Amino acid sequence: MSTTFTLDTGTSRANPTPAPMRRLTVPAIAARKGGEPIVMLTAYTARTAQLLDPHCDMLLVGDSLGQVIYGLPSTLSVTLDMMCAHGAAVVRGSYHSVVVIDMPFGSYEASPQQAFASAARIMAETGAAAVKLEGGAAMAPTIAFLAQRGIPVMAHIGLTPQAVNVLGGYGARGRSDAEHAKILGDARAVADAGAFALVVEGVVEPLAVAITEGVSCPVIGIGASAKCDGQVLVTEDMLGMFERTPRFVKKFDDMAGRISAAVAHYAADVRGRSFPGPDQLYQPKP
Ligand SMILES: Nc1nc(=O)c2c([nH]1)NC[C@@H]1CN(c3ccc(C(=O)N[C@@H](CCC(=O)O)C(=O)O)cc3)CN21
Ligand SMILES: CC(C)C(=O)C(=O)O
Repeated sequence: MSTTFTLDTGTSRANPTPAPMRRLTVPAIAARKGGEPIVMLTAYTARTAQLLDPHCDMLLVGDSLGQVIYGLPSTLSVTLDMMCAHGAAVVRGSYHSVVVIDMPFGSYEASPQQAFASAARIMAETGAAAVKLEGGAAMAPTIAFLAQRGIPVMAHIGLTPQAVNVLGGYGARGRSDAEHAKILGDARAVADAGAFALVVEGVVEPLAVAITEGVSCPVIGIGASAKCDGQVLVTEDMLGMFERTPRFVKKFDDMAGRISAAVAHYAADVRGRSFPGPDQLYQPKP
């Protein structure tokens, strides 16, 4: 669903000035189960949010920002401070999409009370409409605790990157019968606990389909199946910006290549003293 802009002075896809409108809501997303696929991408900055917002239903401020913009080796050392700062920027840069903020590792697992305190801080400091947390049946009581106290929760099951040290890597999940049954059980548990939607990451397609058919909330796939109720990707991955991408990423552009070419051009112009040129210079008053 894309926004209609009524102002035409200087607006364009790259510089959208939105008409006053109501942002999509969490219940509106939940009602999309089985309907038009839900479009979701990550955003970490206000400008990226502006560019993505008209084309998306949801924006995810993912803890993948640890790897993508902070150069960390995993998501484990991402902090609540980082999530709040980037979350607030994305809310300021968007007008249409539901903004969902990842709860970072260590901010919610100890107890429902710890999760509530962290999530309430995220909601208060960012203005986002929902949080996302990783984990299946073990997190169901926490999801229920938050959802019953005014905090919409998106669950995240299957390949859960914060558990990389337990899982032993980022390989796809659900290949054995036992793992299939476990992850399907996780899906039912988080949906029954009141998650308004769930992300299923890095699972074989038959499992993604069984989950999508087996729960009543929308299922957002990443490395899962086109038959899910929606899709999410890390924006830098799909733009061809990140150095290493999983198999499930389709590169819709080669921005790393285009940035390299533009910067090489700039460097050559500086070294050749052809930049700045007449168009970029301030002229003295005649
Ligand atoms: N840029 C980026 N994109 C992501 O999708 C992403 C992040 N960062 N950071 C947080 C998690 C980590 N994720 C990852 C990270 C690595 C693989 C990966 O390397 N997958 C390999 C298979 C690895 C294996 O079999 O052990 C692949 O080729 O798909 C997958 C998901 C997904 N998330
Ligand atoms: C990859 C998506 C689903 C995510 O959780 C993140 O960006 O951290």
